[in-house]
Amino acid sequence: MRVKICGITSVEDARLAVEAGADALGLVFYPPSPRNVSPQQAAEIARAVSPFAVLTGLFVDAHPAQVEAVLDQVPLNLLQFHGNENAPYCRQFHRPYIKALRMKPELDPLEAMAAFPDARGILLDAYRKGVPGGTGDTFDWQRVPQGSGRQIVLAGGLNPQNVAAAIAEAQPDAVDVSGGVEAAPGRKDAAKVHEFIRAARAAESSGARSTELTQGV
Ligand SMILES: O=C(O)c1ccccc1N[C@@H]1O[C@H](COP(=O)(O)O)[C@@H](O)[C@H]1O
Repeated sequence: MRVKICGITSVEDARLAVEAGADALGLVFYPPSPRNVSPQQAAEIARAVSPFAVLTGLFVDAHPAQVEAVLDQVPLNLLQFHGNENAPYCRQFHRPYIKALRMKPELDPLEAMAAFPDARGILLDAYRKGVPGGTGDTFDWQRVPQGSGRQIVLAGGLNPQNVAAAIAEAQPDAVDVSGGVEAAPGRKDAAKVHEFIRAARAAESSGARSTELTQGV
């Protein structure tokens, strides 16, 4: 189980997440977010952490020039597109990317993810009208498709208390959390970060949906 800690805004929080065992760190380049960072802040964070941590840049319907400007200044390993971007938009940067899909009730995730065949992963997040992400809302984890052959990143309202149940239900390849491990918007809580990663790693080997377990399938 891979763990991404998103919404890192300081060197201190980046080091905390990496030392706690995070595989990936998320840097938000979306000015309306309380977790937004400037390219300068992001570059400082990048310099401070292990080169083996996957530095992920999160964008929401950004002008391509804004993404290019960040890429010029920050050594991002992965891009995360969290708005209504289409596949030609996502691939124009020639970087590995993951595409976030917000789980609106009428969305068919298998159909939606098929539109992004070159995405390295598909991140499934809760849907709330007018807010692109970081809502702290969960969605019905039974809606996460199984056997898609895609790398599935589960997000949306995860926290140290519910991440084990979420993994058991959804069986994702990775989990992503932002608000659920914060002390305040944009500031991580060390105990929550450690507990989240511990709980995610402990849950990873369960191997079946919880309903299947309870039904003895
Ligand atoms: O974190 C944000 O502020 C944010 C802003 C705009 C789009 C996405 C954002 N974060 C991502 O949203 C999901 C769920 O976050 P949460 O755990 O429910 O707080 C996650 O992928 C964040 O990376």
